Amino acid sequence: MSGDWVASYDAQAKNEGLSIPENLPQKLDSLNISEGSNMPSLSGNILGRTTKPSGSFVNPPQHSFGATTTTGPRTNIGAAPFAAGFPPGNSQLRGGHVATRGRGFGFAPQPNPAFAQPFQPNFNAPRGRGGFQANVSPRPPHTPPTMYKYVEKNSTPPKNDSHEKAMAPAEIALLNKFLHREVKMMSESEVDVQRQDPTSPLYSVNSFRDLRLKDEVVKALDMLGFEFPTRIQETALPLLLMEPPHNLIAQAQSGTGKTAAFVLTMLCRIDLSLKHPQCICLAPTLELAKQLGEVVSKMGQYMTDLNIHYAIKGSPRSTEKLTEQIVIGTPGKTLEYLQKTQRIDPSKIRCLVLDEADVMISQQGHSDISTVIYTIIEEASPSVQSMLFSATYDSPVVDFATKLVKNAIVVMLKKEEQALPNIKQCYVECNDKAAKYEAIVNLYSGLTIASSVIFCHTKASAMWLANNMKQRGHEVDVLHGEMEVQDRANTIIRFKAGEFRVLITTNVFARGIDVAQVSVVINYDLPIKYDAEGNELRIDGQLQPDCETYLHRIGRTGRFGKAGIAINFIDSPEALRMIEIIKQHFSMQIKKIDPGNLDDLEDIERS
Ligand SMILES: Nc1ncnc2c1ncn2[C@@H]1O[C@H](COP(=O)(O)OP(=O)(O)OP(=O)(O)O)[C@@H](O)[C@H]1O
Repeated sequence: MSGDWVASYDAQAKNEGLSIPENLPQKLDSLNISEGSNMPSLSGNILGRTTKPSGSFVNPPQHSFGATTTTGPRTNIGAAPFAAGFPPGNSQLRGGHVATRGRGFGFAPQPNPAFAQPFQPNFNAPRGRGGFQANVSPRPPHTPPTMYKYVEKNSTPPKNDSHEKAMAPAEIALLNKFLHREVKMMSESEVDVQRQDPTSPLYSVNSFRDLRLKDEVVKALDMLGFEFPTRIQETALPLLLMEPPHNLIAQAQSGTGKTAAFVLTMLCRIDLSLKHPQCICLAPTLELAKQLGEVVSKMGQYMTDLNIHYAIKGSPRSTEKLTEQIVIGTPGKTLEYLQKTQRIDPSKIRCLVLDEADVMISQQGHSDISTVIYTIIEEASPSVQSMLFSATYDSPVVDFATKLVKNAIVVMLKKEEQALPNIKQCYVECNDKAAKYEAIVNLYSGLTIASSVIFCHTKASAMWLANNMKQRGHEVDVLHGEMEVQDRANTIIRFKAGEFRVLITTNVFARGIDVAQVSVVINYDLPIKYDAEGNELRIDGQLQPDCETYLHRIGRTGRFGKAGIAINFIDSPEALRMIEIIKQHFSMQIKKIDPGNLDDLEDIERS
């Protein structure tokens, strides 16, 4: 029990002319109330009311001193959530359960006069489990209600750090590689194949054996547990292994087996008896190149004489010709090998792969170098098979790719349907930051939310909120941009595994990462625009909402056709103005909900 409760009680009680025993802090400390987080889990719907058997402690103890109000005979019902005159709404004792009906998550909900008597602590009364008894005389019906509220000393986050940006595409790609250790089967997606000649037959295979792969490769696939090809593999592999070889531009969600598809192709195209590079595979970063190398090593583990060379930062400077059959590299270093040191003979290249092709050929990415590499190889080896793979492509990138890569077959997995219709959006108005904090804590205390993500502006505010919520007994963890990619992946893996229910984060988590089970997204801070220097962008002195980021953030829920809820916390007239702009920008309904009434949220869920 923190001193803040006492201070709050102290102030409130003094206002009301109550006398405070000298030793109140010690008394409260000695109660030894633990803030458990054992909320009942949810089955079926997204939101569930927090209920707890009578006699045990309901998490957390907001608005309560651990005392209970009783009318009539003394009853020890433990530290009920509506204790000490705080409004129980239509709280009821049902069958030995305290149901927090209508408790709300507002900062100062209206008390129910039937329950909200002035609190007269009886410190000598026998203690119950996790609480203590208070002998309270019923309030006359017309006495104005008394409210006690918990006021956190520090209920506003620190201001001293800068906002976090969304992850760069290459960073997202690496994070996804760590996350997708298992294949994602895309049972509902359809494959959209655009061919130069639509009358030419399209082959699809049901097993790897149908592809007549090399025996060593089949053995490795068995070893790796690859029983059936994925959608992208069953579509792309027959095209890729066809004679004469075809160029391919392919897109499929992260984790659907793209890497395996082009690695299998490279392994099938190389002649192990030849000791020079025959396949080049480009990735945007050193880490991604290493990841690719691991896949090649695994799939080629039974191919004796197979050698891989990494053309990445830190590779020793040399002019010696390479003898390895497969070169995996980043664009700059690979270009150096092709031009400056001429360690690779471009005329002998049979396959060129661009992984994370959207980054490799976008204007903001490595477009220039990738184009030079492609042109050098294509001129020296006109029959080279070029393959571009990516999880996402912007339309300008696809246009550029189709111009760059001649006669390419384009394989796109049908885009996941726009998730927005599945997401119910609402907002909650709070007077200020302190009220906002109180409202979010009350929300999590009143409802059981299966899995949710809370977005804050900055790392410091995310950490601050997480620490405070942890202290209140909530299962939360933080993900921010200063964490190593592997650490971010570990946090997401634990979140996916249900080890904690609330992920508090920043814009780093706003796009590119799918966690299917996120049912609620909370914008604790609305996303705002920043200028090139990273300062808040103001037009006519006014902050501007970042609608694109808003869309990406709320898109973390409602994935794969599931239902989701987005709740925006508004803590100032400025934030209210911004939510209006967001509403108009998307022509969407963002319904205001009453912070004092959880039924509103459940109505939203049902609507
Ligand atoms: N046919 C398959 N059967 C079983 N597992 C597979 C199959 N294909 C790929 N996998 C496994 O699924 C995981 C994801 O595959 P892969 O890395 O090829 O996907 P990706 O689409 O390239 O993902 P990213 O876009 O993140 O690079 C890997 O662990 C891979 O070993």
